[in-house]
Amino acid sequence: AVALRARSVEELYELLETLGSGHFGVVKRCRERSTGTFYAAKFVKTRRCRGSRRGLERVQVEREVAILRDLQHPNIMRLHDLFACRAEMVLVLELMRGGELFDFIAEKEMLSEEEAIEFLEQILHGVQYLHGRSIAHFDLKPENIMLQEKDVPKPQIKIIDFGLAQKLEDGVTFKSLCGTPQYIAPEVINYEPLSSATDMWSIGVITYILLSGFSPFQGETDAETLSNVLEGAYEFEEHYFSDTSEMAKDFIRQLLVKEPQERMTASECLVHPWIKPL
Ligand SMILES: Cc1ccc2c(c1)c1c3c(c(C)cc1n2CCCN)C(=O)NC3=O
Repeated sequence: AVALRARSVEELYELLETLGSGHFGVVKRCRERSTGTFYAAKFVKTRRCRGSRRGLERVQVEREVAILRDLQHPNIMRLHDLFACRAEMVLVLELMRGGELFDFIAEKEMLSEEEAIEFLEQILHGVQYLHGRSIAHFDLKPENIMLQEKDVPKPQIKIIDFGLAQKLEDGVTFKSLCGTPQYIAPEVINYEPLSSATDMWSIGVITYILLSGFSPFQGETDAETLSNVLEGAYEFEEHYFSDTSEMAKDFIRQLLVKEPQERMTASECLVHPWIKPL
């Protein structure tokens, strides 16, 4: 159970090396004193007062925690423990020793279609679960797909970092300009209503990268990337896609569609012939 403990995280966990840091804060490996189990502790500085630039809005972190607490799925990061004190919150999360999918692809250059499908099926099951509960992630990218272990034939993945995730209330049009240029959908840039379809565009971009090692819309600058996304300007470079199956290209084409409603849903992706051959 996740209880809000007034005591410090260090009473219950021995803090070890830093695993990474970013807009969210710092993540350290840690060891639960009572069990010896290793976890990842995510330290998020929360602003002392509104308007200050340092740290994140506390309400934003509380939203992430509220969403994470509710979720229970093998491909979604589970929250093990939570500590909140005045200027920071500490989320104790499952340790994913295999690191980011981003680094895994970087090491391997690109994946075979079978390997890519192995990852995508898990990502799609996790996203299908989220969307089934009217939650959109809004920041899907290889940096937010973590591997349990990496030197195994079929690495298990979990989706992390629900800092931008939203509960999609019916009728409430959520608009927000954030996310990472390479992966964001046209409707985000046009400040139009966002939906679960926004995540599906990101999955199209992730699939393109898994198969080629290249990012379909990336330009020299963020501005160029954003204009490439708006134009939907991408192609299957012969040099990298010459031996990619037509099914794989069709899968990507049905996700990188400008009109959100025309994109495949996670459920439709899971029965697409490339993913689920007859
Ligand atoms: C081995 C390793 C290396 C870096 C890690 C993690 C694990 C990690 C983890 C988590 C988060 C939110 C960030 C993490 N980072 C920071 C980078 C995430 N994009 C997490 O929830 N579990 C992790 O293992």
